[in-house]
Amino acid sequence: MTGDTSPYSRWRKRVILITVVSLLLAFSLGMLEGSGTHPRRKSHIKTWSRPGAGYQLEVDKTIPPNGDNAITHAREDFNCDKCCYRYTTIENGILEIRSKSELQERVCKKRLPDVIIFGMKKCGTTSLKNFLSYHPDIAFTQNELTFFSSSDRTKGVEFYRSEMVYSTPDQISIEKTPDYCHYPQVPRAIKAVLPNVKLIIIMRDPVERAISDFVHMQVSLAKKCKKKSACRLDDPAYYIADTFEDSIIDSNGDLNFSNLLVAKGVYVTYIRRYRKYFKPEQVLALDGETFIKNPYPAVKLVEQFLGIRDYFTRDHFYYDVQKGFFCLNKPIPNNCMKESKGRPHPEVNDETLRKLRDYYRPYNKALNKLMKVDFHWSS
Ligand SMILES: Nc1ncnc2c1ncn2[C@@H]1O[C@H](COP(=O)(O)OS(=O)(=O)O)[C@@H](OP(=O)(O)O)[C@H]1O
Repeated sequence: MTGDTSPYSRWRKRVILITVVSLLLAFSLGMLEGSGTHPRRKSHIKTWSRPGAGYQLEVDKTIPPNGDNAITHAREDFNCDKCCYRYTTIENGILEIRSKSELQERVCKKRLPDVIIFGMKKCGTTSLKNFLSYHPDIAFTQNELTFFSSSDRTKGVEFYRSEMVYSTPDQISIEKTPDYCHYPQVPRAIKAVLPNVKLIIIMRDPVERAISDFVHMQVSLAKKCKKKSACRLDDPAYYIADTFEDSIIDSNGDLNFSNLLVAKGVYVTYIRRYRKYFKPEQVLALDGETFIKNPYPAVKLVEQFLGIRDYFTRDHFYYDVQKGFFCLNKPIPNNCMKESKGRPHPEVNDETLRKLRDYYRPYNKALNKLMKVDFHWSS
C-alpha cells in the first residue's frame, strides 16, 4: 500500500494540521477568559461583623486554576487599624494613642468600664490585663485607677471616666484594680455607678499569693527606704520582716492572720461581699495557678463571658524558657511581662507552709462551694 503523495494531498494535510492547532489554542484561551480567574494571587479585605469593632482580617486567597480547594491564608491586622490605639510591646506600655483626627474618625471616647477585674493582688491580674489588651474588641485601661477604693471617688463619675482609656463604640472597656477586692465599701460603690458591670477575679493558691505579696512588699519597701523619710509601707495592716516566716508567724509560733499577707488569701470573704450586690452570672472566677501553666484556656473563658470575638488562638502564646512563664507571640512576637512579674520566691519552711495550708483549707472549700468550681489548690 502506498500513500497519496500528490501536491494536493500534502496541501490538504497541512491545512487540517493548522486548523486543529489553531482550534486548540483558541479553545484553551477561551477557557481561561471565560472562567474569569487567573492562576495568580487575589487579595480581598474582609471586615468582621461581630461585634463590629472594625477589626480587619486580610485574607490572601490563592485560587488554583480549577477554582477548587482555594487555600486561604489569614494575616492579622497587627495594629488594630480601627482601634483608638496602636499596639506596641508590653515593655513599652502596650497602647500608643492615635492622632486626634484618627480618634475622631473612629468615634473614640473615654467610656465608663463595662468590665472590672477586681482582684486578686499577686494572682496574675497584670498578665491577664496585658494579654486581653491585644484583643481588638477590648479597650483596656493600663493604669490601676483605684477609683472606688480611694478618695478619688469623691471627685465623681466624670473624673472616673476621664481616667479611662479611649474606646470605640463597639469595644468593651475594661479597668483592673486588684485593690477593689478587699475593701468592704467597694462592691456597693461599684453597684451604684455600674449596676450591670461584669466582674472578673483571678485567684491562685493563697499560700503562693502570700509569698508573692511578701516579695512584692519587700521590693516596695526597699524602694521607699531609698528616701529615708518615706521608709514605711502605706498600709499599716501589712507587716514585713526580713523573712516570710518572721512576717507571718508571731513570737508564740501562731499564724498572724490579720497581717494582710495572710488575710488577702481568704478569697471567699471578699467574693461573698460582691455576691450581695451582683448576680452570679455577672462574676467570672479564674484559676491563677492554671493560668500560669497555660493562659490560653483562661483568655477563651473571658471571651465567652464577655461575648466578644473568638480571637485568641493557642499560637498567640509560647512558653519562654528564660522567663519561665508564658509570653505572647502574636500580634507582637517575644512579648513577655516586665521583670517585676515572675520574681523568684524564697524557700519557706514546711512548718510555716503547713500552718498556712491548715488556715486556708476551710475558706478554700467554702470558695469552691460558692463559686461552684474546684480549684485544685483548695485542699
Ligand atoms: N505569663 C506570666 N508572666 C509573668 N508572671 C505571671 C504570668 N502569669 C501569671 N504570672 C504571675 O503573676 C504574678 C503577679 O500578679 P499580679 O500581676 O496580679 O500582681 S499585682 O497585684 O498587679 O502586683 C506573678 O507573681 P510573682 O511570680 O511573685 O512575680 C506571677 O507569678
